[in-house]
Amino acid sequence: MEIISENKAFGGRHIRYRHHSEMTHCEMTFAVFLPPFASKDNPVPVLYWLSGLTCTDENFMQKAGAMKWAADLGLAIVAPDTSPRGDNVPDDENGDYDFGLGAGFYVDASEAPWQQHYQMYSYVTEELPALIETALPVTRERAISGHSMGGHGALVIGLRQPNRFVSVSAFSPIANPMSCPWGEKALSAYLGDDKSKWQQYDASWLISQKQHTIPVLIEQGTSDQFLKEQLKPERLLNAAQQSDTPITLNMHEGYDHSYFFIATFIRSHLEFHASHLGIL
Ligand SMILES: N[C@@H](CCC(=O)N[C@@H](CS)C(=O)NCC(=O)O)C(=O)O
Repeated sequence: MEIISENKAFGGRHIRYRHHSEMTHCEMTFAVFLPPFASKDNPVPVLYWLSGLTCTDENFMQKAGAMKWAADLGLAIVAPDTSPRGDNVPDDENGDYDFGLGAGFYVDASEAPWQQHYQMYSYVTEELPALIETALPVTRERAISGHSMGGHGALVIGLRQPNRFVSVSAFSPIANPMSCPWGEKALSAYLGDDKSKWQQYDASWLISQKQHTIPVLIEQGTSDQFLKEQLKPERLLNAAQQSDTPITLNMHEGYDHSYFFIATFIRSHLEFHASHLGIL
């Protein structure tokens, strides 16, 4: 692991790292915020943050205003990149922003030419936590959150791995990727045409099955430009009703899809996770 940059922030440290990933077969970048007093003798729990389309590890750390609250709570934050990167990594043939680079959708691709590098599910759930828990002063207590494509990733991971993550939250998630344009484009290319393989990457389907319960908190703005065509949070509510699974979906009048919305409500999500991680 190589340090790209390190900055003191809110009494803690914001550090960007670069490392070679065995799973994505390329160099990956991620960012960490370590709160004040985090040390080998005082390890802290971790919130994983998964960002949305076009993002890198930098958007959340710079725009969400999360570090102040994480410093107060004694919570580390890890923000991975949104896809593999590099000259050898294939991208959308038209250079569209909603697929390929910056748009890994947190799946393990099975189809050529994507499968060699686009293994973001395994990278985020296995390789990255193992690396972080070996190298940094953190515990194995983990929570996960994300935005849009990353909200989809966080929900899918939390619902599938409740023994590895204690709580899950999302801002403006792609709630039912099996039936929206962004999701259909990505899942068909990364996973092929067999829609039974898509189900494991669809939060609404996973909730409808009620395989597990994990605390779930979701925020959504009513003026989000992607709400009706892409995000469809009502599908999560329908699935939760159908399977009698408790989830909380808060709708907020007038907020859009941007980080201004995330910054407005991020504190309540950090506190939600801190309470389930046992530090609040
Ligand atoms: N074409 C737009 C749509 C993509 C978009 O809205 N991305 C969201 C996530 S789905 C985002 O977080 N963008 C980066 C940012 O606001 O910092 C763009 O490139 O910004």
